[in-house]
Amino acid sequence: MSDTTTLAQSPDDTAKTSYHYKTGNQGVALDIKDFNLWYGETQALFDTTFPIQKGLVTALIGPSGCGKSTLLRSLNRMNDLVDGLRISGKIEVDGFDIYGKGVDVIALRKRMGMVFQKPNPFAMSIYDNVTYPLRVDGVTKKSILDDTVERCLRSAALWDEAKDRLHDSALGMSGGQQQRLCIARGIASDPEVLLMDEPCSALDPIATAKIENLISQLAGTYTIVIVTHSMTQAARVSHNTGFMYLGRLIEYGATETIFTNPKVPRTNDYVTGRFG
Ligand SMILES: Nc1ncnc2c1ncn2[C@@H]1O[C@H](COP(=O)(O)OP(=O)(O)OP(=O)(O)O)[C@@H](O)[C@H]1O
Repeated sequence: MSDTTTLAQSPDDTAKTSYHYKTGNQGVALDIKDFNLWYGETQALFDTTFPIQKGLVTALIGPSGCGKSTLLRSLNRMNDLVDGLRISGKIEVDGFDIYGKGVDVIALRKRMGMVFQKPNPFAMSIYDNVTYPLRVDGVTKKSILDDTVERCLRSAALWDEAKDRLHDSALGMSGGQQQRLCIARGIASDPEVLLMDEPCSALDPIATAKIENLISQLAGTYTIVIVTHSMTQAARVSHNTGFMYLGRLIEYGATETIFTNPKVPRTNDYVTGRFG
């Protein structure tokens, strides 16, 4: 029997999620409960239930098209603008459902900074990029803006490289610097959660290592959810890992267990490279 046939016939696909995640000491940041999502007639997420632990790094892994980005974008309602989108279930933050009636989506997104695959600095100075979220909120006091720039660039491990060129265009920075700038901008509005969608996929190994170090430094202060195609990256930076397959969360557990002793055969097949 070929591997493909074995995989296709595995009973794991519809089985309940296997859980063995780490709990931090700060509680739950996002509680996802029986979450389903449809793009038009096509269901992309099925009965997804798991608690994202505050202050920890959670990696979402799985083969292309399994729903990782869809799930990530659901956490700050980035999918809202997609035509024909429908959901059921709940995603709770501090006990309130982010899809509930009367939720202020703009305020919600401020609590969830987002970093994309490709660095997307705005065509303005480094300083203006970092202060953008504050200026949108009407903050004009120079001392507050200056302090924010220094604090956020330091947190994003970019201060030393940027402090003498704060008023130069952000577009003149390297790709790795631009991505750290986007992280600095992402934390300027003091979010609780940072959502990262393959943040290193456009970067070289040195820039990738810097972002990975940064993720480890930011954990604790922030809850981080990262979608990655790199299993070594997930293993290096995350505390918990969710393995997704065909829109289902197959296993959600402590990262070292997922990569060394997963509980579900399909997770094992994926992390050992039998498919992907
Ligand atoms: N805006 C959209 N409209 C319709 N279908 C979509 C949309 N976005 C994603 N999908 C579909 O939903 C499913 C999950 O896609 P998603 O991008 O979430 O997967 P992924 O695991 O992040 O994939 P990749 O690793 O390739 O980025 C796929 O079948 C995809 O084609």
